[in-house]
Amino acid sequence: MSVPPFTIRPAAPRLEGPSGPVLVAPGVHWVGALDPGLRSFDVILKTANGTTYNSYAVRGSEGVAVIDTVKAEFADEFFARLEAVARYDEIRLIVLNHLEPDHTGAVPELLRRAPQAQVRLSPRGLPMLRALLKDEFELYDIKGVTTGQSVSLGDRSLQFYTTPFVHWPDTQCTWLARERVLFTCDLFGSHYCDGRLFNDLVGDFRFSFEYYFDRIMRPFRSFVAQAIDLIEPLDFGIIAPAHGPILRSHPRDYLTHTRRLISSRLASETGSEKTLLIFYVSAYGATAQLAQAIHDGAAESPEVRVSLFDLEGGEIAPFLDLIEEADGIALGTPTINGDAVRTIWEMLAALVDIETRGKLGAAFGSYGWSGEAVRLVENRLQGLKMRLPEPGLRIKLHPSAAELEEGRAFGRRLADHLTGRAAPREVDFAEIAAR
Ligand SMILES: Cc1cc2nc3c(=O)[nH]c(=O)nc-3n(C[C@H](O)[C@H](O)[C@H](O)COP(=O)(O)O)c2cc1C
Repeated sequence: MSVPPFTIRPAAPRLEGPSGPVLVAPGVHWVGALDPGLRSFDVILKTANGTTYNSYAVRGSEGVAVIDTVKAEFADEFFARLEAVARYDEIRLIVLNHLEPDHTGAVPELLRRAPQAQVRLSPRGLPMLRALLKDEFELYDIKGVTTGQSVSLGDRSLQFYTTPFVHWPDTQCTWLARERVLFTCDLFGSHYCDGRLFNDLVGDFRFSFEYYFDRIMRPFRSFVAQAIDLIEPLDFGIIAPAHGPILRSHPRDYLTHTRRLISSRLASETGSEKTLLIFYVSAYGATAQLAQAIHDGAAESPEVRVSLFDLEGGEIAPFLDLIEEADGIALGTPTINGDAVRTIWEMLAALVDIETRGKLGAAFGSYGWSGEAVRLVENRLQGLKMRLPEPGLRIKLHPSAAELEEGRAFGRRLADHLTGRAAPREVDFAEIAAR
């Protein structure tokens, strides 16, 4: 497995930007902006090294294309760089690979300055652009494009590849075949600001590349894998993302590295075996007994590998890889003051960073009188788009022998749902709410 050249020339980042546009390839200029002071992005990421908003201008014999723009506060910087390489009346095409505000902040003003430009974006981006432009949307030539469609600039043309959900529904990549440049927007991006712009000139940005993947792409990793499958056959010499270094040295290694970040370590180890993880917290041992019973019941199935964890004895983050690879999780919590316990909520909150859609989810727990916790956990699991084939198991105080048998039966049914032996029995949320 080759490792991308994150560090070719280690050096402190250079925070001042180039004064003008930067040549990326013949006819292609970077016209973006640097944001070295940014310390938090999208509310969900820390950005120790700031970020860049990469926009590109591509000149053909019959006009100029602008690919993505910048965050609104950086519009002046963007327009100054753009004006150094093109007149507004030369702009024939504006490509919007992704409608997130950090790439579209200058789009309304760019369209006012270049109203003749065709705007091309994925069909799923159209309603987002309408929401951005409001009434002005009707003034322009705006069309959705899908994989294989292209727009000619004379001696150069740009071809589109629809790559949805990396990380919004609208995302796409754009391919400039003549110069072998692939514009990937957020895919292969990093929040790493260095005015030298190219991966072979800046310092070690491995942390930023992997952290960006972890926090932005990981919840969509199956879509990222599909996107990579789609673009992999292209003979690209440069990957030009919308954040962080432009990948001109060994660009394919970043694709390979991303595949490795996506890849399923456990899946390769377990083959066709299904995996069920049971996590619990228990103050007086009642929920713990239930957890053990569920474990024992599920473990009767030879095709299911069951693991049991007391969350009191572990931090959440190291479990996330395991959960991402698992086929199902069951969470146990007592009801304390009308709620699930904080550690379980912390785990439920952390699940937003991984792909949970379609996994089996289940909840269980002991309670004294009101027993709200199981329902609250089920609601959250449903919000994470997990499938809940079994209504949660609630036991009053310490389980009796009969109730422990109920727990084992619950575990057996979870295993059967994983192996496909049990018919799905979707949870009736109206019934749960009425409890
Ligand atoms: C501080 C505290 C608050 C509790 N609040 C509730 C509650 O709001 N509703 C309820 O049904 N049970 C409540 N209980 C009872 C517990 O859910 C019950 O003792 C349960 O069996 C504990 O399970 P565990 O041994 O797995 O911790 C509370 C218990 C404690 C200690």
